[in-house]
Amino acid sequence: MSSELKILAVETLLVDVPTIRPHKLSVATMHHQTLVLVRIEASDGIVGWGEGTTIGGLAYGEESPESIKTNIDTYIAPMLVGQDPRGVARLMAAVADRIQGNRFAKCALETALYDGQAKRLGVPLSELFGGRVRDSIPVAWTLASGDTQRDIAEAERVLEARRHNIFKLKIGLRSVKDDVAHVAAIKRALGDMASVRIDANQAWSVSQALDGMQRLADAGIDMVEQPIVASDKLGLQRLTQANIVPVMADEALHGPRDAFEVASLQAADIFAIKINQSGGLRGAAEVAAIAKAANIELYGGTMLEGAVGTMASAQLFCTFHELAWGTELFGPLLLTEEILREPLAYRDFSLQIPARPGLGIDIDEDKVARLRRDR
Ligand SMILES: O=C(O)C[C@H]1C=CC(=O)O1
Ligand SMILES: [Mn+2]
Repeated sequence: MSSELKILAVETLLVDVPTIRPHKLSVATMHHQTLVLVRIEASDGIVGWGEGTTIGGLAYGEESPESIKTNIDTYIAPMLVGQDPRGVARLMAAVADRIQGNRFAKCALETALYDGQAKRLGVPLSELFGGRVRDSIPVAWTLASGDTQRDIAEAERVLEARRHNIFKLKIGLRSVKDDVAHVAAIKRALGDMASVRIDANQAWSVSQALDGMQRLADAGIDMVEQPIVASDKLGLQRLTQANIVPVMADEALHGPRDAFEVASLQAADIFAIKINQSGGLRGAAEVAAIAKAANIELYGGTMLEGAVGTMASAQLFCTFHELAWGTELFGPLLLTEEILREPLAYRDFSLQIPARPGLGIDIDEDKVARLRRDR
C-alpha cells in the first residue's frame, strides 16, 4: 500500500435524541437515546461513519456513551491518526492487541473504517463481507410503552401500514402472571397476522422462566429472548432443552468466545447477532458463522442504534444465508430526529438496503452539528 493515504481525524460525537414515547425495558425506561457516532476523515477526502450506541447509560452494558467517547478520544484515536485507512483488518488487529474490552468503541471505529474503505472501492459495505443474499430484510417492532391498550393500538397501526408484522414485547418488570396476561392480550388482538415474541432482558430466575415459557407457549408466543441472567449459560441450556418454546440468546453473547460456549452447550435455539455486542462487524460475522456451524438460527439484533449502526448491521445481515427470525433494525423509527438527508426506507415489513457505496446513507452533517451534545 502506498504511504500517501492517511487518516487525518477520528472524531466521536454524542447526540441526544428524544424517543417518540417512553421505551420501557426491565433494565431501564428510555426517554431519549444517546447516539455515539464516529467520523473518520482520510487524506483522500473520504469520510467514514460508525456508531457505538448502547442502551440506558450503564443499565444494559458496561460501556456508557461517555466512556466510549473518552476511551476512543484518549486511547484509540491516537493509534489510528496518521495510519493508512485502507488496511482495516490490520488497524483493528493493532487495536485488539492494545485495547482490552471496549466492544462498542471498537465496533464504531471498525464500521467507520469499513464505510470509508467501501466508499473508496465504490461498493456497498455488504461486498466486503462476501456480498448480499437479499436486498431487504424483515424488521420487527418492539412494543414497550408499558400499557397494554397503547401497545395494541401501536401494533395495529404499524401492521395496517405494512411496516411490521413481527412484534417483540418487553417484559420482566411485573409478576410472571401479570406479564403473561399483558402478552396474551396483545397476541389475542393481533391473532395470526403477526408473530409475537418476548424479551425479559434477564429479569427471570430459571424457575420463573420455566413457568413463564409454558404460559407464553400456551398463549401462542413464538419465542423467548434472554429470560435469565446472561452469565448463567447452564441455566439457558436448561431452558432450551426443556423444549417449551424456542429460546434466543442475546445478552449472553459478547462475541465469538461466548457464541462458541453457548453453541457447545446447545444453550440456545437462536442467536441475536449484534454488531456492537460482538465488538464489530467482523466479530458479528464470526458469531453468525458459529451459529451456522451449530445449526442455531439467526436473528439480527439491535442496540437501538440510529441510522448509522442500523445500516451497518443491515449491510452485514443481508449477507447471511439464512435469517430465519428476521431482524429488529427499527432503531431510527424510535427517534424524533432524522440525521439522514434521505431517511431509511421501511416498507412491506422490511428495511430496504441501498446499493450505493459504503453504508449507502447520506448523513446531514449540519443537523448532526446542531444536535451534538457539545455544540
Ligand atoms: O434486545 C434488546 O435487549 C435491546 C433492544 C432491542 C430492541 C429493543 O427494543 O431493545
Ligand atoms: Mn434483547
